[in-house]
Amino acid sequence: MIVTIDGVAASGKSSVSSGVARALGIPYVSSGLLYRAATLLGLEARLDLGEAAPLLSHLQMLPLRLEPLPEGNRIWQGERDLTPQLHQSAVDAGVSAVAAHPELRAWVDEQLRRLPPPFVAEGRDMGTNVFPQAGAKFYLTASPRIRAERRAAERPEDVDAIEAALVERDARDRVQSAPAPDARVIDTGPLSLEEVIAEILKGVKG
Ligand SMILES: Nc1ncnc2c1ncn2[C@@H]1O[C@H](COP(=O)(O)OP(=O)(O)OP(=O)(O)O)[C@@H](O)[C@H]1O
Ligand SMILES: Nc1ccn([C@@H]2O[C@H](COP(=O)(O)O)[C@@H](O)[C@H]2O)c(=O)n1
Repeated sequence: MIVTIDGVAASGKSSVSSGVARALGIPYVSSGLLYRAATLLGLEARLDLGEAAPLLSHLQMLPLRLEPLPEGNRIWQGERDLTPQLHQSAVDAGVSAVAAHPELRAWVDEQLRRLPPPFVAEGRDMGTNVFPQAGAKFYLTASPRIRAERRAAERPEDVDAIEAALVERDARDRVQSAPAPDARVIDTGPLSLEEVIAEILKGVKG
């Protein structure tokens, strides 16, 4: 079984996927972390994120490992756990440029398709491109303001700055982020986290 949960930035994909996966007793897989890890390593190596080839060669020298734990995924580079650094604002600002390269998307997709089902996969194009065969597909939305208010509880920046950055990231991600034709779109704005998880579990179990 594969369940896909796509959606716009900070719509609740990771929190919801973790809850759904725990209820189903299966892992969840966060595709965005692979794009974030590529961005972090590119920034640390002072590479131009607008150029795919040097970034891809750099990544091929430093293989990454995605660990899909139910309470939250981790990304390892050898013994180094990159996870704590993947949600900093510099990575948020650079990641869409990295994700726009078809070569980088192929690099991420290959790692995801190697994972053995069952799992819940979350991202932008899990239901459309990576796992079109998934048995249940969902796409999460919420207004930029609500998403920014939720995120402000986790970040030092103020709500207006977070909202502006989310709107910009959504615009940059639009090409690869769309609901699959057979996905159920859920506006998480008026719902609690538990209500969103319950809606999805209802859909999965039919
Ligand atoms: N329905 C909800 N009601 C209230 N808070 C929520 C809801 N869904 C998510 N949240 C909160 O919103 C914040 C963002 O959620 P989360 O990190 O899961 O989003 P995301 O879509 O994975 O983000 P990103 O795209 O940046 O990886 C978290 O603090 C989470 O607890
Ligand atoms: N399937 C995906 C997943 C992510 N991206 C890009 O990575 C960025 C970070 O993802 P989060 O889920 O952690 O927000 C996102 O803004 C996209 O640029 C993607 O392209 N496809």
